[in-house]
Amino acid sequence: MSDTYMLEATGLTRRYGGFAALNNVSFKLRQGEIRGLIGSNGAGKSTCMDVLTGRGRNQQGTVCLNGQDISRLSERERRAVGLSRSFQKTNIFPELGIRQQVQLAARKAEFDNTEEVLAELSLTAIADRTASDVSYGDQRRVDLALALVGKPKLLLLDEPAAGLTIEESLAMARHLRNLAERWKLTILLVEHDMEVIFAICDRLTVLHLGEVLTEGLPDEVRANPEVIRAYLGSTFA
Ligand SMILES: Nc1ncnc2c1ncn2[C@@H]1O[C@H](COP(=O)(O)OP(=O)(O)OP(=O)(O)O)[C@@H](O)[C@H]1O
Repeated sequence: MSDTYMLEATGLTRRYGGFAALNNVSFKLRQGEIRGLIGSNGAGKSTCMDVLTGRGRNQQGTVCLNGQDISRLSERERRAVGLSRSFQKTNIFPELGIRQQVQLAARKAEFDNTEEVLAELSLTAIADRTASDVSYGDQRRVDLALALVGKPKLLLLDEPAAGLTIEESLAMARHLRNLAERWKLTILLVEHDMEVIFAICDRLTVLHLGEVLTEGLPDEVRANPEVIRAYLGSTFA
């Protein structure tokens, strides 16, 4: 990990009428860091990911990627400069071939490393099958492939382990950790599975009611009484 900040988010805010779904949220991610973004349902995690990627209207705040202010760029332009996102609900087209959709994502990212990504995620052997024809675990890896194509600098992951078994989730977590190191990726990870969060995150940011409740090392966060009260309960205390 170096001293460079790959992401500097300052004052991120999104209001719906008088309600602030996200209120003045700021954080910085060092290059190579895996940051967990956690918080209870409705805390503002998805809204935060939306604002970072430029999805939707009516947002305030500044987003800098590797020193470049990208706040005024469109979603597509942000993708092309290295900010990529995978979604909570699978983003894949069931009837399209796996290789075909990775190639389509490559076109959007304006950089084609389809075969490398397929190999990295052990998808080469099934790349000519349609997504509906492979297992759910394989589909989650296709989702990840779509986000990884183009070699992004910053990867935003929305619950990559959702619906997987504990073994599959932990295997996915190990794979991500390893991949982040080899590809020099910085990752912001939204995940409700605390096993996954504590297995791979360097630091955690906790959102509560649209604001940052606290930020720190995983062990500090899990021992923080406010976090236990607002989110973790006694399970991880
Ligand atoms: N389009 C919208 N209009 C009005 N309120 C919205 C809209 N989208 C989200 N919200 C509200 O903003 C708040 C934050 O929602 P958000 O989806 O970001 O939370 P979250 O932390 O991602 O939750 P979850 O863990 O359930 O996905 C919630 O109170 C939600 O109801």
